[in-house]
Amino acid sequence: MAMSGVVRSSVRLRPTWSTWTSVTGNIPRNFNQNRAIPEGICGIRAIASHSSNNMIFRQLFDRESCTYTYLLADEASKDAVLIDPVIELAKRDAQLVEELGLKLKYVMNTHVHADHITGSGLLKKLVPGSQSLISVASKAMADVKVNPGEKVTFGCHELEVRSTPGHTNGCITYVCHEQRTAFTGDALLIRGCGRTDFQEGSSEKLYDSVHSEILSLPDDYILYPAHDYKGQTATTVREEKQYNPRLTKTKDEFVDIMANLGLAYPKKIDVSLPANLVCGLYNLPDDLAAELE
Ligand SMILES: N[C@@H](CCC(=O)N[C@@H](CSS)C(=O)NCC(=O)O)C(=O)O
Repeated sequence: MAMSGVVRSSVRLRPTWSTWTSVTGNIPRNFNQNRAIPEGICGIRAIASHSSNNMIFRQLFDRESCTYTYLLADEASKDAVLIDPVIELAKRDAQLVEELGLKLKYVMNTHVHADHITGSGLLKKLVPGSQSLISVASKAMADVKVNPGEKVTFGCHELEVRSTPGHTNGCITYVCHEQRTAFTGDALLIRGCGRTDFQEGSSEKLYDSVHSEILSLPDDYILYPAHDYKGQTATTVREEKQYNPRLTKTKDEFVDIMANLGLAYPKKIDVSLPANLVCGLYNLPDDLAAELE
């Protein structure tokens, strides 16, 4: 289904620094106009909350599942998107959207999560007019389903959809070229990556897709994952190419590492998968449903 905020064609005018500054005459402080930012001079630009190039950005955290949710909004039009919301924190997210005076357009997921129920379904109820969005390849139900190469737009901003399968078949990464950032879901984690032992996981596919679709981005792009279990918030392409203990290995070594992770299954996998196949609207456990009332 073609929606107004999803650009199906790859031919589209994209705001650039020169077009933006010629309109506003305003360069945000600490934002580098040069395309590449040398490490050690400017350092990492990653921050949990900022407003830059007319974009509002918040990194939100769920302590229980260690999930990051991202709020991105266009300062001028107030159009906003939420990436990977968590059901238990949907009210927090809806309240923030309201307090900032935003118009929530999409509640989007990078994939069908196995460890928590997405907040998409509840947010659709809490913020009327918002629509759920996920990849076609996820085989999940949603208002809007996107394919690789398509663009999700909000205000003057856009996110390019890239296919990054391996953790699940339908995993996608959202790339915001104008901010030089990417939201990698569980495909790439900081100094790690998503597990590949269920949900059509494939270590070979993950290795190939992360290298071709994420680590091929320019070195200074900031990568925001869907989880971190050690308290880190963001990384860069450059760092992961240098320090990722799994993805810097050969493909054979990577496959071997992934086959021997020895991780326990996520505690909520049995409730999360069926619920997330309908973007969080199905079979909520009774106690959770009561709690959310
Ligand atoms: N203990 C947690 C689940 C932890 C886990 O398996 N995380 C996943 C992403 S959520 S499906 C993963 O891919 N981890 C990779 C890794 O190296 O940690 C729970 O019970 O929910």
